[in-house]
Amino acid sequence: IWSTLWPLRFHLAKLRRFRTALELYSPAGSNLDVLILSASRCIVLLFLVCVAAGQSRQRSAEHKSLGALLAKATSVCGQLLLLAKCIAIAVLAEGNLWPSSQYNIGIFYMFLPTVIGIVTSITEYFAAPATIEGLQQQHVSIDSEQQEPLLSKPDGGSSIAVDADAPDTAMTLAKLSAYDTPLLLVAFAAGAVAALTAALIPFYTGQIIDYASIEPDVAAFKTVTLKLLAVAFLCAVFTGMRGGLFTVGMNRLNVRIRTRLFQSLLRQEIGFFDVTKSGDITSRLSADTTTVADQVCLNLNVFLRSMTQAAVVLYFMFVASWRLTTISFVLVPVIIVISKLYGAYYRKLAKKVQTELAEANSVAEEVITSMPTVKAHAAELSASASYAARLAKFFSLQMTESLAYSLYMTISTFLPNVTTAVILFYGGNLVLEGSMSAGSLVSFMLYQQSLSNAFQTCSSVFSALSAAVGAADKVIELMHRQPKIQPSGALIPANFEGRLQLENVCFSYPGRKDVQVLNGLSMTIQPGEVVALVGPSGGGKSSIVKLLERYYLPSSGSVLIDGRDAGVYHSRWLRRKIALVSQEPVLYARSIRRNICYGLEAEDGVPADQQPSAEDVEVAAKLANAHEFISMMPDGYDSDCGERGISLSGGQKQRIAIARALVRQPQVLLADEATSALDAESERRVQEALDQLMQSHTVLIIAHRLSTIQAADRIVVVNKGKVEEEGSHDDLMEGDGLYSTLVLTGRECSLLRLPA
Ligand SMILES: Nc1ncnc2c1ncn2[C@@H]1O[C@H](COP(=O)(O)OP(=O)(O)OP(=O)(O)O)[C@@H](O)[C@H]1O
Repeated sequence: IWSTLWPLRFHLAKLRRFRTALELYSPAGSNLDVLILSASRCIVLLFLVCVAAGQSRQRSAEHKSLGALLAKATSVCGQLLLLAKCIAIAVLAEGNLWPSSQYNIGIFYMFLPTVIGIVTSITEYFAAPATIEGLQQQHVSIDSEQQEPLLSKPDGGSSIAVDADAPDTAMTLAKLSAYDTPLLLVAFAAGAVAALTAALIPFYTGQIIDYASIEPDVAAFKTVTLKLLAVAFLCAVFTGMRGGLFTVGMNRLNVRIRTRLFQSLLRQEIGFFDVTKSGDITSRLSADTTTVADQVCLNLNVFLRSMTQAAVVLYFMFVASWRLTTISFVLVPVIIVISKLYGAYYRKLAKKVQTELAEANSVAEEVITSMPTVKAHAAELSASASYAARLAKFFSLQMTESLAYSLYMTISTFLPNVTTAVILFYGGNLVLEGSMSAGSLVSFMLYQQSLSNAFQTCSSVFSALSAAVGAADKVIELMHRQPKIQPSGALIPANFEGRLQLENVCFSYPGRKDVQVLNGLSMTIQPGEVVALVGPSGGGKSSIVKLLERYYLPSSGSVLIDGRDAGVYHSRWLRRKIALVSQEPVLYARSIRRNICYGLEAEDGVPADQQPSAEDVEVAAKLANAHEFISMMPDGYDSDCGERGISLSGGQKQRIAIARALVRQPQVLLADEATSALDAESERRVQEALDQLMQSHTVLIIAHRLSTIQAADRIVVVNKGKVEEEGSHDDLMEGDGLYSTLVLTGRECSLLRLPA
């Protein structure tokens, strides 16, 4: 706090010098020697201000919260200041309020932002202590006069597998934003008007000073003050309009990106989700999309605004005085060169600091992971010493880093102020010669400040914009990712028999390519047949069902439906013909009716005549043995299932899932028999439902209960990714193969249940 407030003393002294200099320009007190003396003192004081500011920056980086608030404070009071400025100048120039000296007006006027800034920051600090950190990290509001770069969220080391030929991010973003072209054009026009009106403010300010003090003219003074107020009002309105419209555009882009990304995710094959962490996907969908929309839009907005502002201000500066404008740019190349050199040096240093920290961490890790050895050999002291030695190196590098930063801040703050002093000196001479009015000089100084702000913002925003576009890469790549399995063919055959075939299928999961799950497996399920898949756990039974569902493609061999490759069929149609009942059904937080009709609603693009009626839902529920318990619920079919079906028991969920499959009126059912967490009564009811299905459908069931297995027409024993044996229960029991062993021992395969 001290180092933030301390420079203000110098700031005050600087302003006093400035005032002295101004007084000397007045016709009564012209004295070149005193002017030069005053200007040189001013330079010395400026240097001290810069040193202090460098220190303060460094400190506020350590104490981020207050530093951030103080930094933000000046921006918050921008519009307020504008109004205060007009009123203060108007009142003071009339001589009604202390201080009455015309030059004190200038001081009051320049000191006001700092005072308001401090008051605002203190208020914010006490008003919202919890959000202080957030204030610094959060994106800045559209209207804020931000100076700090808006760095995009760093990528958290994603493991999302995307295609190598990535689309052009900037182009895609431009295309996605093109939908809002009219909106953005209006926003841009509003921004241009705001910049123009903002540029008129220093112009009128200069005129007010001239009419109030140098060439007193009360009528003109009042008129110009009114003009200033009008311009300030217009500037505020158009700034608000620009900010509002850009925010709307930003939000629309955000929604558009999220929707496209989500649609792309829905197109992806299941294998993609096997190899991608769900945390990565959700972070793409939430944090990254917001980064893209917010950062890109916000930075683009601020960049365009600053460019317009710079262009307009530059024009006004040239009109005011081309000589002074040229002088303003004399030191620019020096500043650029220093920034570049420092940037390169700082990056190198930062890398070294990181490496040294990593070394220190590895020493600590080594000790922590081998604590018993350290203790056993009483090596605590040497362990502590080696860690301390690493930290000492790290600290000394950090000290160099701090010094370099401090020096850079000092120079980079000092140089612009030298420019100010030079302009003041040269401009003062012009005023003394009578070729420029004092008011015009003040106007020019304000323009110069505004221009340097615009340039500073432009440069920081430009680098942030590149970083944001970089962050967008990942989102755009994922948005354009081509699924490895094409979701749908086009074929809807007139006749569908429901013959399922796997021919010499080899298969391994994308997440574990080295493990061959199916090894040249072949089997056929004839229409109307009930086939039970049995075998030891991990043998590959579920994988067969997943291949038939086309969640994955086989590495070799083919999966055929009615003699054709499963991929040629229209997927929506096929999912109605071949329905799936999984072992652990997933229900959604919606009514039971909607859960049963899942995927068959109007939102799913199903024509009205193909959507299940209330009667169809009831019939399916009855077949699934679910109607009874549903009817007993307070809201019947409209009862809510709760998040992931939390308000229902395992058996009830299972039966709803069976109803969900049956409402599609499928010809083939792929079922994974429920084995876990069902009480005897639930199990019996689920079993009854399955038995009923097996009488009227082609069924491939992964069976665990002997009763189900015995009810099947054929039993296929799958082991180690191959069909080990097949036949009826009696046939298989006659031999001494795996099946008979499993049944007789009931131990090797824990899931195969023996009859009571
Ligand atoms: N998504 C996956 N990614 C990688 N490996 C998998 C995946 N799913 C299953 N596996 C592996 O594939 C092998 C076969 O699994 P599968 O689920 O087909 O066996 P199963 O016979 O159905 O077993 P269970 O009777 O226990 O359900 C197992 O070794 C399993 O670990």
